[in-house]
Amino acid sequence: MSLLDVRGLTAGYGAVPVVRDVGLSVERGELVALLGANGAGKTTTLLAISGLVGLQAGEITLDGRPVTALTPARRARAGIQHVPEDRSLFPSLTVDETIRLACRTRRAPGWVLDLFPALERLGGRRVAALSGGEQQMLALARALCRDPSLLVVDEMSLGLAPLVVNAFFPVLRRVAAERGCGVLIVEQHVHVALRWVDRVHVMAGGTVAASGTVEEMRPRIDELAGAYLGPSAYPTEGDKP
Ligand SMILES: Nc1ncnc2c1ncn2[C@@H]1O[C@H](COP(=O)(O)OP(=O)(O)OP(=O)(O)O)[C@@H](O)[C@H]1O
Repeated sequence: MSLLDVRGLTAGYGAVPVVRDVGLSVERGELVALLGANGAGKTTTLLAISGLVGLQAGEITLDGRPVTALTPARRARAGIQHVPEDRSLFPSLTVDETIRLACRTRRAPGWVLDLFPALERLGGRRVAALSGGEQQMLALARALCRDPSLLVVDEMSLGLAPLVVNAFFPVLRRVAAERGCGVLIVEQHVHVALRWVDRVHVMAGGTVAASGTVEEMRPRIDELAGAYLGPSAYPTEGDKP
């Protein structure tokens, strides 16, 4: 039984679905990337998994239990934590206040501080004064404070330098290995995903067009880029691993 099992997911913003018949899975302790060109339906799929976009059809189970009928808040309590593309932090709160609001304790759990030691140093700083990388760290830490079984992360790399991105992925790997957490992440840069994750699902035109392990997908990168991914499949000079 997979940690997350999504079958026949059809969802959208009005009567017309923008994702159709999506099937994907995430195992415990596994990092899975959702790839695809702009508009392929990646964000919509994540939002539907977290309950933030309504399902028109399909079934979502977490640890074998159906969550499809649960509200976003109840899905969060069931173990799904969502880090949205815009990070959804409150600019006027400090780092400590942000964590306190999420954790309902004075400090982040020790294991989260261990993953992100900078949280302590930045505790009194307002979100508005944080760099993009520090804000992403806070958004990830806030989600991890709830000790999720599934972490859903939309476009973690957006606007961040490759050096910063390459620092976050090992943290996600540790979360997966040490906490058994499954991670489903939307990543624009395919070569980055192929370096760090275990498995990928490629979306095109609102559905999953290809799935496989990194080992299976790496030799197919040219074919996938031509068919579904576009130029993001290829590293720019600064992004090269
Ligand atoms: N709030 C919305 N209302 C109506 N249509 C939307 C809304 N958000 C997204 N869409 C449409 O749904 C489709 C899928 O968008 P989605 O954001 O899921 O794709 P994506 O793969 O995440 O793209 P990107 O990489 O550009 O973020 C697009 O055609 C988009 O225009």
